[in-house]
Amino acid sequence: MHPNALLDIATELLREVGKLDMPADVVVSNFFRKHRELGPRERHALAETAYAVLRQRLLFQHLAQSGSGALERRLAILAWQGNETLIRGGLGQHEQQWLNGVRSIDRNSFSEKLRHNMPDWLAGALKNDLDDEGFWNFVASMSASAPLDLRVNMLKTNRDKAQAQLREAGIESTPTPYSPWGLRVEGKPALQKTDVFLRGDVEVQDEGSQLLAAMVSPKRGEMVVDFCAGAGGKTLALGAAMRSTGRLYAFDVNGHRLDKLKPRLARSGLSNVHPAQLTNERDDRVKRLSGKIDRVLVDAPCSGLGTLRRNPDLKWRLSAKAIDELCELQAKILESACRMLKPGGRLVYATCSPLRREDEAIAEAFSAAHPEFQLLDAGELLKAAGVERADELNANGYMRSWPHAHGMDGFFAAAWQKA
Ligand SMILES: C[S@@+](CC[C@H](N)C(=O)[O-])C[C@H]1O[C@@H](n2cnc3c(N)ncnc32)[C@H](O)[C@@H]1O
Repeated sequence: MHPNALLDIATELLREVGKLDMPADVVVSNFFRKHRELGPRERHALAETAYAVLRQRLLFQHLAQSGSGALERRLAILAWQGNETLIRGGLGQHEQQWLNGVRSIDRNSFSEKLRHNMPDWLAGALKNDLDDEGFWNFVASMSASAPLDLRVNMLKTNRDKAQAQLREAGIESTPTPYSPWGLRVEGKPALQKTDVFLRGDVEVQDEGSQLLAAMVSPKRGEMVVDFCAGAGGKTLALGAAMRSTGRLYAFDVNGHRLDKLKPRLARSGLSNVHPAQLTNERDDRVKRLSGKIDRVLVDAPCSGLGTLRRNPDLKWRLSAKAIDELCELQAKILESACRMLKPGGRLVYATCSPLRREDEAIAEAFSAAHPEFQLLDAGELLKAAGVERADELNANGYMRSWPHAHGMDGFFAAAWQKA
C-alpha cells in the first residue's frame, strides 16, 4: 500500500479510537473488519500506532500542536510504529521538516504531566499510593506493550510438551518466572490457528492472572465458586486445578461475557464447570449455596488499571467518580459472596488494579467487619501452590504484582479462611 494511503487509514483509525466511546481493542478490531485490504504487517503497525497514541496522548497532542493538517494525521506521524522509511515516503516536505524539528526537542524539558501522560485524578491517586520511584517505574512500564502469556492446561498436557508443540508450530516461548503453568511467547503470533491452541492444551492468560488461581488452589472434588467469572480466564485455571472433578460454579451478572466462556470450555476438556447468570450479587442462587462452598474467588469488577499496558485507553475512559462506584460495588459483592463459604473454606478477593482504594482498603474493611474470616499469608499460599519466588509477590500478607517489578500485569489478591 502507498505510504500516503496508509497514513490516511491511520488518520481514520485514530479518529475512531480518539472518540473513547468504546474499548480501543473493540474499535481496532471493528476497524480492521471494515478494511479487509490491510495485510498483517500493516494491521500490526496501525494497531500499535493507535496504542502508542493512547499511551502518550498528552505528549503527542502537545507535540502535534505545531504542525498543520488533520490532528490525527500528525498524531499518526509522531507515533508511527511501523517502518520509518516507508512512512517518511508519504510525507510532504513541510511534514518532513516539522517531524525533524519535533524529534530534536529534548524530552527532559517536558512538564511532569507530559512525561506521565495521565489525567490529574489518576496521577494524584497513584502518587498517593506509591513513592516517587514506584510512581515513575509504573509510568515507564505502562509505556511498553505487554507480552503474550499462555497457561498450559495441565489436564491435557504439561509445560515441556506444550512448549515443544508450540515450537513445531513456529512459536518460540519460555517458561514464566513465577507461574509453574505459564509460557511467555515472543511477539504476537497467530496462535488461534495452531493445533496446540485448538486442542485446548494452552489458553491465553497473563501470568498474574494464573497466580490468582494459585491463591485459590482448589482441590479435587471440592465445591468452588468463581463469583465474577466473566469470560472465564480464571474459571478454566480453577477447573484444571480441580482435575475436572467436584463442582465449579461460574457466576457473572453479564450473560454476554459468560457466553464467551463456552468455546473456551469446549476446548479445555473440563466437565465440572456450571456457568450461571446472576441478577445481581444477592441473587437467590447465592442464598441457596450459603455455607456450602469450599472456595470462593471474587475477581471483582475493577478499574483494570493494572492492565494499562494492554488497555491504555482505560486511563482516559475512567474517572474518579467511576472508581468511587467500583469501590462500593466491590464491597457489596465481597459481602454477599462470603456467605457461601463453609467453615474452614477459603475466600479470595482479587483485582487487576494498583489502587489501594480498590485493594487493601476493601480487604481491610472486610477483615474488620468479619472477625470470623482470618487473613491468610499470600506468600505462604503461593509457595504451597508451587509458585516460584513467591516471596517477591508478598506485600504485607497480600499478593501484589507489578509490570515493572515482575513483568506481569498489576494484580492484587487477599485470602481469608473462614473459622
Ligand atoms: C475482572 S472481571 C472478571 C474477569 C474474569 N474473572 C476472567 O478471569 O476472565 C469482573 C466481572 O465481574 C462481573 N460483575 C460485575 N458486577 C457483578 C456483580 N454484582 N456480581 C457478579 N459479577 C459481577 C463483570 O460482569 C465482570 O465480568
